[in-house]
Amino acid sequence: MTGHLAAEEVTVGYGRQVVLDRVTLTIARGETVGLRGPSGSGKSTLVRVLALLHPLNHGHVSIDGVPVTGTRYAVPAAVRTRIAVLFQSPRAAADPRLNLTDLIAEPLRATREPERRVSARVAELADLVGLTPDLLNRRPHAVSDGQLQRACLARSLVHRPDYLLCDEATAMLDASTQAHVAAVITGYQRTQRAGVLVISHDPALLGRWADRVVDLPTAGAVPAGRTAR
Ligand SMILES: Nc1ncnc2c1ncn2[C@@H]1O[C@H](COP(=O)(O)OP(=O)(O)OP(=O)(O)O)[C@@H](O)[C@H]1O
Repeated sequence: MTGHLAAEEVTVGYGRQVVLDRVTLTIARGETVGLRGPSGSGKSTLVRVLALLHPLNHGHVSIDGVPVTGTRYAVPAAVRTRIAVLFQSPRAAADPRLNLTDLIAEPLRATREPERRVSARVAELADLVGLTPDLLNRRPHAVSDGQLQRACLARSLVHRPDYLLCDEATAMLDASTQAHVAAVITGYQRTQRAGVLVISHDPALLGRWADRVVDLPTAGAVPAGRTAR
């Protein structure tokens, strides 16, 4: 099958605690998959696995049917930049030393994009997420959580990822910022035909946003290998 990101029979633990037990999850290009489960069931861990940030005890992650070897910088940039993550807390995710321009630009500079293209892409994305030039010159401590999450959203889109993983990304936003962030993601998804994973504890949000919803039970609560959807 082409055009999908998948965790296949993935087992992950922290020390002796098994968090994911032979979990399979597939996100096709163009679809929005909702992921829900009790607190501590491993949703964020699964996001880190899919984003190639977390090592596995068993199983593998594949893109377009091709297994990916390794995590983080061991994965070629052309592969790892196809997947982006938007986390719940922009304060935890953002480097407090960078102004918003540099925060958005950093992943492009890391892949040695010419500075002219970096500036153009930052301007384009700032406009898309609704950040004005005066905000772009400020560092995280001088903007609101909502403004910082908009910058994190822009950063997550700089490489035009094929897959965007949203880990409770709108949970701490007010209703209007939440709606705007969701609209930007949905618009991006349509133009890029991106696959989107949305983690949320909010059934109404999942009902509105997701094409299908997958339950992630606590490891050990179901027979191994039965969490595939
Ligand atoms: N770095 C870590 N070291 C040790 N244990 C961890 C670590 N990260 C997560 N865990 C544990 O792994 C389990 C799954 O955590 P995870 O954050 O993936 O769950 P979650 O479903 O996203 O939870 P929530 O809905 O509360 O955000 C929890 O029991 C948690 O305490």
